[in-house]
Amino acid sequence: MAEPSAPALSVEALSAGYHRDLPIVRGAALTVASGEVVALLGPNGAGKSTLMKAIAGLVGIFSGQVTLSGVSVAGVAAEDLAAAGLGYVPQLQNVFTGLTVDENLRAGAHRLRGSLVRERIGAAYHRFPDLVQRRRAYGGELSGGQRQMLAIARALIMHPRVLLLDEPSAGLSPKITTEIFAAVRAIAAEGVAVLMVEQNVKAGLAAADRGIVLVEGRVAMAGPAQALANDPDLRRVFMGGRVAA
Ligand SMILES: Nc1ncnc2c1ncn2[C@@H]1O[C@H](COP(=O)(O)OP(=O)(O)OP(=O)(O)O)[C@@H](O)[C@H]1O
Repeated sequence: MAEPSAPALSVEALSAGYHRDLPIVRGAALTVASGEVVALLGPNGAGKSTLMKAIAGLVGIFSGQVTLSGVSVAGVAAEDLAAAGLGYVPQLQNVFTGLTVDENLRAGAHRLRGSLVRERIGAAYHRFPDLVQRRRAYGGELSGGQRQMLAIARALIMHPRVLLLDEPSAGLSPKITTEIFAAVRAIAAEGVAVLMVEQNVKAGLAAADRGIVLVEGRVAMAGPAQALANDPDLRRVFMGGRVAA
């Protein structure tokens, strides 16, 4: 049973990776509350994407816990996590390039029936009006921004309580990044808990409520977004230094 007071997403002492003898995520812990945007930052290879994949059921969890509103989902298959309230937008291959925008959205709604399908797809176009005129375009024909919008819209069709976004601004212009982050803020304002990997530390923290810095699979720094952005230790952590305990 879901606990109303539990965070929407909680990760505790998580060890995860591609081989049991070589964990990439090594004791990571974090929470994301409903309505909150948390930026997951860290140097290249820190394990950010692997942590997201572990939460999304795509990478082996060796020990620790992942809960959604207090309910354990560690070990739940990726395809069952949407029904458990989790939406995941990977960095790559996040839309079907050979399907149209409309078909991509329908594919995201394949577990729904009847008027609910029309309703949710209508809501997706309402949220991202840029997609309306592209509804018959193939996923592979979209601009980077439109593609990211489609990927997010698809993930929202099942009304997730927790949304994982892996580098939603990758390869996008500052203008389109601003649009995507505005959409992310609007999604959180509707009560969704958002965990977002960002390469661009400054822009990522500007869009987030809190930030978490992962280094070598562990949380090295965490705090309110603005305080973290101004913390002189942040640069040092990114350059490979350690923060004094
Ligand atoms: N499929 C895989 N099989 C084995 N090792 C992998 C796989 N994917 C990633 N790794 C390794 O896991 C480590 C962490 O990678 P990950 O992509 O999670 O880091 P990241 O923090 O997201 O980095 P980046 O910012 O560069 O995307 C790296 O050493 C990487 O080589």
